[in-house]
Amino acid sequence: MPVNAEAEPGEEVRNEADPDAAGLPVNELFYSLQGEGTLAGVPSVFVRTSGCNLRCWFCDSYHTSWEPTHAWMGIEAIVDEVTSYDRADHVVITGGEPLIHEAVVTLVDALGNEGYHVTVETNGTIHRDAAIDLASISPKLASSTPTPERDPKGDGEWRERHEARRIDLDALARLVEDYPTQLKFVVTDPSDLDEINDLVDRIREETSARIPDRDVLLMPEGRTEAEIAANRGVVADLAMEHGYRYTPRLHVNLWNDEAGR
Ligand SMILES: C[S@@+](CC[C@H](N)C(=O)[O-])C[C@H]1O[C@@H](n2cnc3c(N)ncnc32)[C@H](O)[C@@H]1O
Ligand SMILES: Nc1nc2[nH]cc(C(=O)O)c2c(=O)[nH]1
Ligand code: SF4
Ligand SMILES: [Mg+2]
Repeated sequence: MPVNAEAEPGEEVRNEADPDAAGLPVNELFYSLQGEGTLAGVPSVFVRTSGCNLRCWFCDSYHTSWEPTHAWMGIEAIVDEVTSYDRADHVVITGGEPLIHEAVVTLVDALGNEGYHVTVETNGTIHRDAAIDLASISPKLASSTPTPERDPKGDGEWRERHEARRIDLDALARLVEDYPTQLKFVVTDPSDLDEINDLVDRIREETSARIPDRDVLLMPEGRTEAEIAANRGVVADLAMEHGYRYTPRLHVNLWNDEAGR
């Protein structure tokens, strides 16, 4: 069903066939183990919305960002499918960037009412009011920018938009203020640490909420087991050096780059 998956931040994505229906463009919905962050290993249902306001060159969910695909699903249908996985009591809403969609608020609140623990995986550029149990924020560093040399699709057309949008200090501070938070940085190179330290300092200055170092996570960049194996040693050393937490990408270790994992 045609929907506008290239929505601007804050712009609502609608089902053109039924514009009043509350629903979302869903790229995939699956049951797995949370692979990243402080809840790694916890059985969880994943709802992956389509469409993103950024274009990281390394995006491991290419069909939600660079070339978005999806089926339109009503909120009730999403909740029904989530509840069909009867062993899970955790849900992870991810994307693409889930918070570009206003209807994500309805979904988060509906899942909360069903008793689920709801994590939202977000790039931290948009704040919304919802019953989020864990804001899993992955602010995007300069090293994520799709320069012409690193653009997976074109010739750097998204470079400027990505660069202008990737950090919104106000949105980051409000998310940290309102929700239990983890800050999960994708590390591509040791030189990323200066920017991480600086950004964490700026967020701390901007909010009264405490951000202990154990809630600052370093995650190795890599879509495949081989890429993770090449990067993780350096990132583990950096975590120890700076006192931050290391997070694996457990799903990549277990299932490499298989879809729906
Ligand atoms: C696909 S994103 C979707 C949520 C949101 N757009 C974001 O970036 O946080 C889910 C998670 O995967 C991470 N990620 C994406 N590509 C990656 C890669 N090549 N290596 C490591 N982490 C990656 C993101 O940083 C984020 O934490
Ligand atoms: N198993 C598994 N864990 C994840 N944690 C965050 C993910 C994401 O894409 O947001 C993800 C994912 O794609 N798979
Ligand atoms: S912000 Fe997230 S979904 Fe968007 S391009 Fe970057 S990693 Fe992919
Ligand atoms: Mg993923």
